[in-house]
Amino acid sequence: MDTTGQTRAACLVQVLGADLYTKVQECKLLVVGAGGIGCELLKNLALAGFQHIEVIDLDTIEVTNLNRQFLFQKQHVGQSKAKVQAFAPSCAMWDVAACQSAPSFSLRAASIDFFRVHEHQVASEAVRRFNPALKIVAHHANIFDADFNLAYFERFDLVLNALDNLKARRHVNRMCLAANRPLIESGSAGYLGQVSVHLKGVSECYECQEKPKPKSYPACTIRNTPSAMIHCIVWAKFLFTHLFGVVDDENDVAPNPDDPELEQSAQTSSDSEPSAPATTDNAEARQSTRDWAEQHHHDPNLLVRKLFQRDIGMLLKMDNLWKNRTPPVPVDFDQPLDDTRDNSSGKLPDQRVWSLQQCVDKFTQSGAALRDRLHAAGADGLVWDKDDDEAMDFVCAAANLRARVFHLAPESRFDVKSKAGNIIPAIPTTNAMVAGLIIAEAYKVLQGRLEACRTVYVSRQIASRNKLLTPLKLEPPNPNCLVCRDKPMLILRTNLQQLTLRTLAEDVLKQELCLAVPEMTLSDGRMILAAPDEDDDEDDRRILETKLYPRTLASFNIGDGSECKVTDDLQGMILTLTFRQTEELAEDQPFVLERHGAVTAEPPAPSEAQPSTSDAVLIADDDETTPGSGEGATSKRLCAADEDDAVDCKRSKAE
Ligand SMILES: Nc1ncnc2c1ncn2[C@@H]1O[C@H](COP(=O)(O)OP(=O)(O)OP(=O)(O)O)[C@@H](O)[C@H]1O
Ligand SMILES: [Zn+2]
Repeated sequence: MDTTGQTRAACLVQVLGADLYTKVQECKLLVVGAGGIGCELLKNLALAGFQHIEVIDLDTIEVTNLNRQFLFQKQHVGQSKAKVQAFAPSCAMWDVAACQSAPSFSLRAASIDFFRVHEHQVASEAVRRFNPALKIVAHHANIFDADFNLAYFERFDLVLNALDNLKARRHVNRMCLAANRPLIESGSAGYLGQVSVHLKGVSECYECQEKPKPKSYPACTIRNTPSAMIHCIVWAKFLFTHLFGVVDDENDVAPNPDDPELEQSAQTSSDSEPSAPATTDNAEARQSTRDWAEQHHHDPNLLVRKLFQRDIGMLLKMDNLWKNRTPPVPVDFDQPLDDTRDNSSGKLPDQRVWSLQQCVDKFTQSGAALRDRLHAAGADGLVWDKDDDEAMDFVCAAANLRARVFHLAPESRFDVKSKAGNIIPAIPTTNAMVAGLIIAEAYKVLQGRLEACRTVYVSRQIASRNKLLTPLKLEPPNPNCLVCRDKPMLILRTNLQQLTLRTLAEDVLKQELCLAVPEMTLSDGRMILAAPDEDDDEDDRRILETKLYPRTLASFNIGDGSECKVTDDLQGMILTLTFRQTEELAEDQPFVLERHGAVTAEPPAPSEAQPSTSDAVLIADDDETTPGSGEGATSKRLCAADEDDAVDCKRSKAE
C-alpha cells in the first residue's frame, strides 16, 4: 500500500461507507483538552478522516507529559499543547508504512517509530501530503474565555471533551446544551476509563447525575489537631498560599483559638477546673501568619521557629485539645536535630524520607527562594504547583516538620507530591482505549444512530461478560437535573443576616453551581450582581470588592421567601433561587442548596454492569477548590485538592 492521501481515503470509504465518510469529512469538530486522552484522540481523528478540527487547551507541555502524550517531544516542552498538537498530526501525519513495519499493528508504537525516524523532518512537504485536507485550528486558551461563546459552539457539529477537571467539564456541558450540540465526554483514572454521549433532550447531560465532591477536612483538624499525614500536607499547601499567594487571611494556618472543641470543653468543665485561656489575649495569636512573616521580612529561619516551635507552644496551651490526644512536641532548635532517620540507601532521591535537619534545610532554602520570587511577582503572588520544585520542596518540608511535631510518620517527597498534587496514575493504554471509543461513538452520532450510542466503561477486571468494556444504553435526561431541566429552581437555606454577597457570588454561584459570569436580579427588579463588563474600570471592581461583596444578604432586604433570578449569559443558564432563613446549620456549613419543585420520578437506577468506580472516573482527577477564591460549602473546611482546578489534579508520569 502506498501512503498517499488518496489511498487512505479509499480505505476509509471501504471501511466506513461513502455516506459516513462524507459526513466525517464535512464534520466540524471541537476538541477541548489536548492532554493524555486529547493526544490519542487527535491522532485517531486525523487517521479516521476528520478534516475540520479546532482544539483548545490552556496548558503548555511539561517534561512529565512526554511519557504518554506521544504527539509531544522533548523540544516541545514549554510550548502550547494545543498548538503543538495541531501541528504534529497534520505534518507528521501517520506514516502507514511505519504502522505496518511495527511488529504489531500499534499506532502508538508507529508514532514513536515515526518520530524517531523523522524527528527533524516533521514539517517536510513529503509528509504533509499524507493528510493535506486536515485543517486544525489551535487555541492556547481557557475554555471559559468569553470568545468561546454560544455562537462559537454553534459553529461545530460535535464537541469532544478530553479534560481533567469537573469545572471545565460542567461548563462545556452547559455550552453544548445551550448551543444544542452533541457532546462526547471522556475520562480515565489508571485502568478505569469512561466515554459517554450527551444529546440534549435525548440522554442525560453530564450533570444529570451529581458527582462526588472533593474531599475536605475540618479547618480545626488542619490548624490544631492533625491526625494523618494528609492533614499536614493540606496545612502546608495552605501555608504556601497564605505566605506567598494573593493576600487572604482565610488561608491562615495559625493555631485556631476559636476551635469549637475548646468552647465545648470549656462549657462542660466550667463548674470544675477552668480551662486554660485559649490564648486569645496573645497578640501573636491574633496576628495573621502573613503579617508576621512580612514584619520579619519572610526570614525563613525565623519562620521555621515560629511555625514549629512557638505556634506549637501556643497550641499546647489549649490544654483541652490534648485531654484525649497525645500533645504535639515542638521542634527544639537549640538541640542538635535528630538525624537518625536515613533510609536513603538504594533509593531515588525523591523516594527518600528527609531527616529532620534536611526538612529544616529544605524549608529555609525553598522559603528564601520563594520570598524572592514573591517580591518579583508583587501583588499577584505565587500559585502553588506540584511541578514547581521550590514550591514542592517547601510543602514537603513543612508537611514533614509538622508530621514529626504531631508524631505522624514522615513521608518521601514522592509520596507527598502524589497526595499534594492529587496525582492519579495515567495509563497510556487506557487513554488509547478511551480515545478509540470516542471515535466509535462519534461515528454513531454522525450517522444519527442515537439509539445505538452507548456509555462505555473500561475496567481492569474483566466484567461478568468476560469483556474489558461495558457498554450501557444511554439514560434519558434526569427530570430533576439543575442544568438540562427547563427553568430550574433552587432553595438556598442560610442565615441571611450572616451570608455575604461574596459568599453567595463566589461560593454558591461560581463554586457550587459552576456559573461562569453570574448575574442576580431580585424580584423587585434590583440587580445585585452584574457580570463584569469590558468597560468596568478599577473603581467598579473596587466598589464590588469593598462595598458590595462584604454586605450581608439581609442588608439587600433579602428575607425569608425572597426570590431572585440568576442568569449566566455565557452558559445560557437561567434559574430561580428562593432564599430561606435558617440558623440551624452546622458551623462549617454556611448554606445548603436544595432543588425546588423536584419532579418525583425515580432517578434512573444504576445498572449492575456499571463498574462501582465509574462515577469517580470522570472526576476522580478533579480538584476544584482554590484557597482564596472561596471554598463553597467548605469555607470552614480545607480541601486536600489543589488550587487551580484546571491546571491541577495532574496525572502522574507513571507507566
Ligand atoms: N479550562 C480548560 N480550558 C482548556 N483546557 C483545559 C482546561 N482545563 C483543563 N484543560 C486541559 O485538559 C487537558 C487534560 O489532560 P490530562 O488529563 O492528560 O492532563 P495533563 O495536564 O496533560 O497531565 P498532567 O496533569 O499529568 O500534567 C490538559 O492538557 C489541560 O490543560
Ligand atoms: Zn442534565
